[in-house]
Amino acid sequence: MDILRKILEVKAQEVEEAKRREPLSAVRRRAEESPPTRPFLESLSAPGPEGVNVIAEIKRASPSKGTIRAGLDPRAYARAYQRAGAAALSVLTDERFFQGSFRDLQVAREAVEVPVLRKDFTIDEYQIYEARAVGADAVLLIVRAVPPDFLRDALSLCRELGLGALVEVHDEREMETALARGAPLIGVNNRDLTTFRTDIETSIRLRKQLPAGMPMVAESGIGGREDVERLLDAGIFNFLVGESLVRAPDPETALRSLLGTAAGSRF
Ligand SMILES: O=P(O)(O)OC[C@@H](O)[C@@H](O)c1c[nH]c2ccccc12
Repeated sequence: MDILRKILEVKAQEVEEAKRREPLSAVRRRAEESPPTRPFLESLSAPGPEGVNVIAEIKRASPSKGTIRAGLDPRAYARAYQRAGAAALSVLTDERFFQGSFRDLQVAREAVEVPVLRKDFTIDEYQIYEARAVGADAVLLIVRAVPPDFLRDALSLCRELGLGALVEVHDEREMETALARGAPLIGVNNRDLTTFRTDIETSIRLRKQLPAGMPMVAESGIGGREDVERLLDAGIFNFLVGESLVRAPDPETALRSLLGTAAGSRF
């Protein structure tokens, strides 16, 4: 069985357990009492001052790479990313496969002013209320992980709750589905979640299928400024970057280098 199926199977069990611990009605109440969200979609709709927007990710580990950075301090990373000029943050909340947590998301969000994406495998509306309740400003919806009808309902729930949504695709067919269900922002994952192969040409290829004027996010496998420049040439100005920033000796300098701004760090 491929890893995505395995993750989704475990996730379904986790969501059922969470519902037993705290019923939907209670999470819903917490979501409704949550302070207003920060503007995620708006911050990615046009290129930033340097012509580039980076969603900088906090990721301790992944199924393809194992541990990426043991003992990662989410507060220090969040602040370094913001100082360097990140447009938004992405924080993994999956525990079992990515060693993330709601705690990481809350700590990171409290440390900065930029919007924060809950990076997880969203398969149930319960998780969308949960995201809003813990303070996320946006959620990830992976087309390959859910039925198309769920996607439509999830997107309307996000709008209702004031949450942004990043709809992740990996091929032409998924892009079509995402657009047909009204995705406000498409993320093209350069990593194939079934084989782990990563190729930034995927973003360049799929960019051509995007309606004029609609922004997209190139996700995964962005190792340095050369990759950013190749994607900029293809008309892509939003980037979701994890591993290369988390592994760098100094995440602030690494992010400045992606953005093409001067070095200088207090990390
Ligand atoms: O670490 P990278 O190669 O820079 O990739 C970041 C991000 O795109 C990746 O973490 C990701 C993209 N889609 C996901 C879905 C679930 C978990 C993780 C992901």
